Amino acid sequence: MPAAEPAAEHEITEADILAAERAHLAESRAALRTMREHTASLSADVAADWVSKQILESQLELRVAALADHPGTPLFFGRMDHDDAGSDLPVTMYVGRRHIHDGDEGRPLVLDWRAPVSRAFYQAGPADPMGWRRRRRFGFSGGELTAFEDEPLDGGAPGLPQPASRILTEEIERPRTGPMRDIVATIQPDQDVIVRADLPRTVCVQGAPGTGKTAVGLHRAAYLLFTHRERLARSGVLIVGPNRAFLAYISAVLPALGEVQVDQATIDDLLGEPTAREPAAVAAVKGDARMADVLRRALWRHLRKPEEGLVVTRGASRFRLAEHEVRETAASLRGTMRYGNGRTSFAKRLAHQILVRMEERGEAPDDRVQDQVARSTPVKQLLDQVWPKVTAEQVLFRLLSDPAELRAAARGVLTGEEQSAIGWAKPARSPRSAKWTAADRALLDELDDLIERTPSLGHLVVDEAQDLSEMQLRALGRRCATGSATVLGDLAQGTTAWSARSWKDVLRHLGQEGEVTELTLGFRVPGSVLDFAARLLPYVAPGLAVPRSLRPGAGALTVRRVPELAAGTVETLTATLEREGSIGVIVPDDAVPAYADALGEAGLAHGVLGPDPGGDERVLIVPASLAKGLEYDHVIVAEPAAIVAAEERGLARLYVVLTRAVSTLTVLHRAALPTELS
Ligand SMILES: Nc1ncnc2c1ncn2[C@@H]1O[C@H](COP(=O)(O)OP(=O)(O)OP(=O)(O)O)[C@@H](O)[C@H]1O
Repeated sequence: MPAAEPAAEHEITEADILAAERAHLAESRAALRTMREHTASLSADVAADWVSKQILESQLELRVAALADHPGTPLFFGRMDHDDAGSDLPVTMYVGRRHIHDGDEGRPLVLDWRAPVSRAFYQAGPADPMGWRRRRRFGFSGGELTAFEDEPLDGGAPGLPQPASRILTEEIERPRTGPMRDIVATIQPDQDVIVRADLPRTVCVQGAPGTGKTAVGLHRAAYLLFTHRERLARSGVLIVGPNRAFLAYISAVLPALGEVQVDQATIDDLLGEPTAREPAAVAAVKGDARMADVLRRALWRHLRKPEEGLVVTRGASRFRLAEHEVRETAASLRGTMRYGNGRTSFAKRLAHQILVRMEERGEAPDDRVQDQVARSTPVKQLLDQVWPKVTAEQVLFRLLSDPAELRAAARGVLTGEEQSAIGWAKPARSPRSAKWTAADRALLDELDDLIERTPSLGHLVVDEAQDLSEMQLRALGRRCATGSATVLGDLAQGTTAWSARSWKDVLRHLGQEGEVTELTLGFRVPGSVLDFAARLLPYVAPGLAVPRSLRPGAGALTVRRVPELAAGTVETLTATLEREGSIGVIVPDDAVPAYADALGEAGLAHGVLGPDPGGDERVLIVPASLAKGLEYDHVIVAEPAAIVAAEERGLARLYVVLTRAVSTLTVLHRAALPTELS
C-alpha cells in the first residue's frame, strides 16, 4: 500500500514523511517474508517423476534464495507519483530490487526496477515526465531508511540542468570496501539505455575508466534475465572477465539483484588453462584472425588420397567403387561442412553409392541396408584411411611441429617470418605431451569448432574486451552465435600486444552486428586525478573523447618525488590509514615482494593481490598487471616509470593504474615521471 502522506491538518514535516515511508518499508519486508515462507512451504512432491522432482526442488530453492531479504540492502530506493486521474499508471509506485506484493490481495508494494513501468524512474525528466509528477529517491544507512529527496518532474524548465542529487552524490562518494556493489538505485539515463537494450541487440560500450561499464554490463544481464527469463534460463548467460580476482570482485552484484544463476568465467576458464607461456610477439601472430584460414587448411590437409577403391561383400556378391569414385566423393564433401559431419556424410555417400550398385544388379535394398553398409568394416577402414578421426590437439600439433605442414597451410596467409615465429623449434613428442599457451588454446577452440559445432549461449557479457585477441573473440563469438552480446571495454586500457584498435573490428571478429556507444562521465575517479591520467590519452588512444568526472575531487591528487620508494610508501600508507576506506598500493609486478617486505617490516598489515581471489584485507599490494577493473578508495602508485618500462604497452598500463582511485591518488616516484605525464 502506498505510504499515505499524513493529512494536512498540521504542516507535514520531513519526519512525518520519513515515518510513513518507513512504515511502507516495514510492510514490504513483512510481505517479502510471507512470499519467501510461502515458496519455502511448496513441495516438489507434486512432480510426476524423480527427475522432474529434482528439477522442481532446485527451482524452488533458487526462488527462495532470490526472495532473500538482505538486511543491509534496501527493498526499494525510489518512488514515483502523479495525480492525473485519467492516467493508466498507478498513482504511486515504489521501485526496488524485486517485485513484492501483498499476500492477501496481491497488491504491488514494490515494483521490480526492470519492469517496463519502472523505466520512468531512470528516464523521466522535466523535458519528458513520462506521465509522472515527482520522483523521490531514498537514502539508506544499512537497512534503515534515513533520508529522501524529491525532484519535481512537471514544474521544472525543460532543458535546464537538475540540481545535483545529494543521495546520488552520497552513493558515489560512499567508501568502497569489499566487493563491487550494485548501482540499481542510481543508474543514469545513458546507462539505462544500454541496460535495457533488447535481447537480440548486441551492444558495445566504449567507456573511459570508472564510467560504469562493468556495472552496466552486470545490470544488463539482470535486466535480460528478468525480461526473457525462460529463454535465457534454457540457453544461459555468461559473464566473461579478465581474471579471477576481478570476477571475485564483481561476484556479489548479480546475487544482490536476485540473480543467482549466472555463470562467470575468464577466457582461460572457457578455453582451458594454458600450460606454457610464450613471447608476446609469437602470441600476437597466433591471435591474428588470419590463423583461422591457416587452421582450416591444416585441418583439411588431414584428408588423404584413397589407397584403393571400396569393396563390400554381401552374401556371395561383391560390390565395388573404384578408387577415383571414392576420391571424387571425398572431394565433393571436402570443406563443405564441419569435419566431423563430413566424415559421417562421407560414409553415408559411399554406402549410397554401393546401394546404387546393388539396385543396378536388381536388388531392392532399403535404408537399413544403407546403414549397415555405412557401418561395415570395409567402409570404416576406408574412412580411417581417407577421412581419419582427428582431434584439435593432433591438428595443431602437426601444424606447429612440422615446418612443411605449416608452410603448406600458411602459404599466402602468413609471412615466412610469421611462420618461423609460431613453429616449434623443439616439438614435444606427441600431442598428449605438448604444452599449450593461452594463444594455442584459442587455436584449439577454433579447430574444435571446425570439427564439431560449439554450442551457443543466449547472451554473453564480455568485459575488458579490448584485450582479447581476434582468435579469442572468434571463440567467444561462437558461444553467442545464436544469441547476443554486451561488449564492454576501453581502447585506451588495451595492454596486450594484440589489443583492439577499433570496436568495429572487435564486433566483426565476434561475428556480431552491433552499435557502439560511448560513456564518458566518470563515477569513480576524482576530476583532478582523471585529468592527470588523461594526459596519457593522446599517446595510448588518440581519438577517444576525454572523460569527465562527476566528482571534482579537489586535493585528491598528490605527486611526490621521494628519495627512497619503499620508505616513501610506508610513510604515505601510514598517513592514509588514518582515513576511511580500502587502500591499494599498486607497484610494478616484479617489485611486489620488496614492497611486501617493506610494509611487513614497518608492521603494516596488508594482503597481496594474486591472480586468484584472496582475503579481504583493507590494504592490498596490487601488481600493476592485475589492477584492471578494480578500484580502491585510496591508491598509492609507486614508480610510474618502472610500470611503463615493464611491458610493451606500458603507458596504457600506467593509464589503468592511475585510474583506480575513488578518493585519493598518491603517485610516488624516484625516477623522473614519464615525459607523457608532464
Ligand atoms: N550510476 C551510478 N551510480 C553510482 N555509482 C556508479 C554508477 N555508475 C558507476 N558507478 C560506480 O563507479 C565505479 C566504476 O564503475 P565500473 O567499475 O563499472 O566502471 P568501468 O567503466 O568498468 O571502469 P574500468 O574501465 O576502470 O574498469 C563503481 O564503483 C560503480 O559502482
